[in-house]
Amino acid sequence: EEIVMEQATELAAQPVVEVDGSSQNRLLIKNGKVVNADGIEDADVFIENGVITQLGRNLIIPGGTRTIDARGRYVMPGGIDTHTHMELELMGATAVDDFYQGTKAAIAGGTTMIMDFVLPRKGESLVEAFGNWRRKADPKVCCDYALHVGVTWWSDQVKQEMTELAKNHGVNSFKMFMAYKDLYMIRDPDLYKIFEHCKELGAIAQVHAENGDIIAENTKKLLEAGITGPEGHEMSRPEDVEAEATHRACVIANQVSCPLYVVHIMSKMAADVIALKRSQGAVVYGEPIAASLGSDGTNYHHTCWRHAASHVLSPPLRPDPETPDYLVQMLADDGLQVTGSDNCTFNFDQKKLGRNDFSKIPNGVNGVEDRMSVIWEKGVQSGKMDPSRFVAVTSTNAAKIFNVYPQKGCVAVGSDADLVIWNPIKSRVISAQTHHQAVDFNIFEGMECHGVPEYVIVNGRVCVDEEELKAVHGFGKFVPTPAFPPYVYDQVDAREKEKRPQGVTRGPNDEDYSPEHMNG
Ligand SMILES: C[C@@H](CNC(N)=O)C(=O)O
Ligand SMILES: [Zn+2]
Ligand SMILES: [Zn+2]
Repeated sequence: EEIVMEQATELAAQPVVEVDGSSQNRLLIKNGKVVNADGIEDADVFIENGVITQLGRNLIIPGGTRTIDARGRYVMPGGIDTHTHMELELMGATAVDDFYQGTKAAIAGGTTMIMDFVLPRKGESLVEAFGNWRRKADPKVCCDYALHVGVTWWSDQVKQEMTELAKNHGVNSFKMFMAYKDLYMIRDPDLYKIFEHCKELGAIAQVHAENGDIIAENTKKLLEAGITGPEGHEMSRPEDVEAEATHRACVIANQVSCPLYVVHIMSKMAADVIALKRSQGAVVYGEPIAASLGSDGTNYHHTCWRHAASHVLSPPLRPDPETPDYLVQMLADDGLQVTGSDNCTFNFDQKKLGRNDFSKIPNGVNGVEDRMSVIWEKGVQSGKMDPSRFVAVTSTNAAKIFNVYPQKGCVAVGSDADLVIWNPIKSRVISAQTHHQAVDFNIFEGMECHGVPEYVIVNGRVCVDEEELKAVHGFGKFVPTPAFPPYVYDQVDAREKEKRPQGVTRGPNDEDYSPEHMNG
């Protein structure tokens, strides 16, 4: 009798054991504060087979479940980096962070999805380029990813291929460059037609907003004047060259009711344009990046050539040191909505291609690993935004705009188990000596950031475990982004109805002028 009782007591202490006893990679995250864009709640999260299947208290937990105690931590949706360029071939160099190491570093920093860019050469098939990017990324990515496609030239073929990509390949965003003359640049008449087509496809039009003609002329003059250092890069494209193109893109997109997403907002002036247009009812989104939120253009005046050149990207960082805080405040107040990193990294030996001519320095900086910590430090730690707004701008808004919500971008039953367990009081010092990126320089070197990802869960797999990185090569997959995101196109449709042009109806026997206007 005694033995039976003992067994019974023992069994009672055990949670119910599955018939087969195997743990279907079950995970329970207990005692955390779950943060979504719409609020914070004390809740436990239960994950099974890569999906969140229970959320709340007193959950029924089957046997074989691993439990993580998230007491004192936030449990947030994994970050979505809307803007990366892994292993991009640009200006004679190939970005050193490839789809493996780049996504490994993303996970290390709390990001669980990236959105990269297919950038066809002028004249190249967009669909073929898309296939090439898929072949590069699919075998390597450690987390899920999506793809934007660059429209670097315009023709009936390009128009038809955009349609094919939107309808058959899960692409709902196209990026047009108003700069990079001769490489990627698209001019206004074609921009108008491309925006029109994006609207027909239910896609998001993205722009790199700088005036490429002004940049070309300024670059010539600066080099002739003997200014060849990295400081010349920013001088060739001051912030009103970015703001002008930002405004022009908003005007053209608005004329054809096309939703617009301006990537890498780098300046106060460009941010102000976005906020103004939004206040006038335009469907436009602004995306500052880790670099513009956490660094500035005073670095171009560093006497060390390598330091200055390592900060070269386009649009450039701005010399006004108040720019980062200004952009963070705009992000907090919904003047700006989404954040990416524009991670496009080149080592010193590659940056040296522009040693005697700043216009030949491969453009791009790091950010994919540090984006979340930089925004937590500059945004939440500084008191400008609360954790829910942090989640909105690092994950949820991107998921809604690109139509992968609620699969991504929230902690909810049925959502993918892409989560980060975030220690808000712990801090870390950013350094190229310790980062997981391939690049040999970090533009945030020495920056202390509060907010450390202690666990990062990627589709249910613990890929950062008590701060130890355990990313898995090829574990990620391509995520289609479907056309006509309701979050965007419900507003587009409402705006279009409201501003539909109405002609004037005159009498059947219209006169050239009415009697009271006899005198013309
Ligand atoms: C080419 C690509 C990355 N490089 C950069 N932003 O300087 C971009 O313009 O977004
Ligand atoms: Zn760009
Ligand atoms: Zn970019």
